[in-house]
Amino acid sequence: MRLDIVTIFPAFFGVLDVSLLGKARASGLIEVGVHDLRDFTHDRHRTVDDTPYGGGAGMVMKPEPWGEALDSVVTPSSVLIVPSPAGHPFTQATARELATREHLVFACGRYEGIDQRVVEHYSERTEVRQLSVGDYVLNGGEVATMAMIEAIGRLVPGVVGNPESLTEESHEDGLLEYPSYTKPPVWRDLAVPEVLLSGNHGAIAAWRHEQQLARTRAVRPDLLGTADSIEER
Ligand SMILES: Oc1ccccc1-c1ccno1
Repeated sequence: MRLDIVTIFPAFFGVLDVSLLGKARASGLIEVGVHDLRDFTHDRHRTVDDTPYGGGAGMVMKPEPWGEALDSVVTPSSVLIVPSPAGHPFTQATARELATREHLVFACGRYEGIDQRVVEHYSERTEVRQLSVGDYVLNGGEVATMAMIEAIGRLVPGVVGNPESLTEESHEDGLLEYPSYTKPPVWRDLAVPEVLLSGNHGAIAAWRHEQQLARTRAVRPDLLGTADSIEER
């Protein structure tokens, strides 16, 4: 997989050289290119924004630098991802799907966003996904891009050492994950649930599934469908 990121804060993505994704880059599983949008400007001030047509507060990112920057990385087989508070929800299912794609390009907008014609232009030439990482507002797309890259990157085969660890996580099966415990068996008078010490794998699996259901009902009932589908789970 190759990732290309266009941003006015390229240094922000230095962290991609460490941790899990750092190893994935070193092993060649994931290639990453970070591009400074200002390198695609031609004026002395390296201008990337201007006042909005129709008035209003803030500034809008100009289409010309974005066009030159994206032309340098986007191909017909790319997925152009534009983080946006107005985007479709980015979910674990989205991450799973995008982890199967060969080339992802992230356009990190700032200010009041990117001139809409950029999305319109590239939507005629490649797959464009406007995606939101949550119902809140950030100052720009960099944090959202980092979250998506981590969620997607860890699903790329070979990136995570033990693939089994990916199957029992929150949202993988539509439910929140069960609580986890390790040694010691008692800590500050708090004991590990007996069933986990029983060695009865059937009972353990049943207890864990019930914990997932209970947690999901309590914390994220929106993840559950109709009553029937709950019982089926
Ligand atoms: O709030 C934003 C500003 C710019 C780019 C993306 C976002 C955002 C908010 C939630 N998901 O993405």
